Amino acid sequence: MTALDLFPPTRTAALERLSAFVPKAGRAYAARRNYDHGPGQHGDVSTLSPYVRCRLITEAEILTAVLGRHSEKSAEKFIQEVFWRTYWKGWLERRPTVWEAYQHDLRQAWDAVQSQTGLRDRWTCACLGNTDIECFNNWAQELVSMGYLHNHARMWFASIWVFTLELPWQLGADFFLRHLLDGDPACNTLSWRWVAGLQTVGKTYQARADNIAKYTNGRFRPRGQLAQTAAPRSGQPVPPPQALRALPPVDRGLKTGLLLHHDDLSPGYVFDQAAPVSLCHVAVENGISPLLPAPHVGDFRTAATRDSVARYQHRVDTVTEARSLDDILSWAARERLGQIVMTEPPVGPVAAFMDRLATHPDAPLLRPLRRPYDQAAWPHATTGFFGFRKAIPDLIARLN
Ligand SMILES: Cc1cc2nc3c(=O)[nH]c(=O)nc-3n(C[C@H](O)[C@H](O)[C@H](O)COP(=O)(O)OP(=O)(O)OC[C@H]3O[C@@H](n4cnc5c(N)ncnc54)[C@H](O)[C@@H]3O)c2cc1C
Repeated sequence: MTALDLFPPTRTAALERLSAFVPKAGRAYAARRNYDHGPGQHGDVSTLSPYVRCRLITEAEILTAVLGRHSEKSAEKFIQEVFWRTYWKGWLERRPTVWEAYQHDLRQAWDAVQSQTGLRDRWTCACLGNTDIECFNNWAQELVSMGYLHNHARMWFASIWVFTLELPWQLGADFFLRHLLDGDPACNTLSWRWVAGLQTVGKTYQARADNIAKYTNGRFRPRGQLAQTAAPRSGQPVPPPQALRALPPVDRGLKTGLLLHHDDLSPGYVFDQAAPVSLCHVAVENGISPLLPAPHVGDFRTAATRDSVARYQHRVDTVTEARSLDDILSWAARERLGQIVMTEPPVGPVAAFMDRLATHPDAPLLRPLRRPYDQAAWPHATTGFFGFRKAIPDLIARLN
């Protein structure tokens, strides 16, 4: 069984998974969601994250389907988890320097791996799942082969990485981002920061042997193997939130192309605001790591993008594939485009790539469009999730 067998990269697969999960999204999810039954056995959670990560299916679609079957009260826990994703995305959008600092620190940690033999050996053993801790080794191997880990396993794994193996958290976040099919700059970086005690300042997440034994149904019992303390790691203080980027309006008089990228593969709302005549889909190959991502990550994104192109190509006259900035500029020149529209890429490698495109002297106007769901939610990501949570009823009311 491969990662792509487990997560077929199509919208149809996502919709089937959603409808199979909806009956379980109420009280059953609240009661069972913390159990990690092992590779390929994650039936108590939705396993929708690879699909919502690239928006083959959207948060609004998931919430609407769940609320069609359950009350807000009985599905409260699941709804909150979906909004955790929204919250992390908005939080980082309003503090982009946290992503920049992570990338800077990661490069430094990677330099240290290359120059310090002891660190390199410990990092290699952790990534290969070759430590003395059986549960940790199993999760490392599941991640590498399946591109997915249960949320509780991610928490335990990150905690052991930081506090027991005493490896820099940035290297662990990088290991996740290179292998997770749902690898996401906001959810991943901020979750690792949370485990390490940087996100909720001074509060760390400590993995405990009894908790692991209970929630893995006794598959693992790492008694005596885990760190007994978890002192917060040092790092950049949390910066104050800045205003969301103001996006200039689309000029409906200009010949328009749509640039499709893997941060949001459901560009239907863009067609409501602009009338693109040509579509170009671009693969932004890396930008997350000094190392290459696992092949299944690129394969999933490429296939998911093709799936999206197949759904939208009838709405434009021409379709082109791009692999580089130059390919995009050639497409824009060939099609004589006055403007390129796209779903707004959130903070991360795609946004960095688009910033380079926007400042190129030969590029036409670039017009990212913010999804109404993000526009409504992100202004609330000012401080903690507790404050954000108060906006959830209003955000749900706006779904239709
Ligand atoms: C160290 C660490 C790293 C993580 N890295 C990522 C990452 O790179 N990408 C990612 O999407 N999630 C990440 N998460 C969050 C979470 O583990 C996954 O979203 C979740 O396990 C996905 O599985 P699921 O779809 O079955 O979730 P479900 O339990 O079915 O939840 C439904 C949806 O809600 C969202 N969600 C659930 N839990 C969380 C959470 N804690 N934070 C944010 N969104 C959540 C996801 O979009 C998920 O698909 C990380 C968590 C930790 C502790």
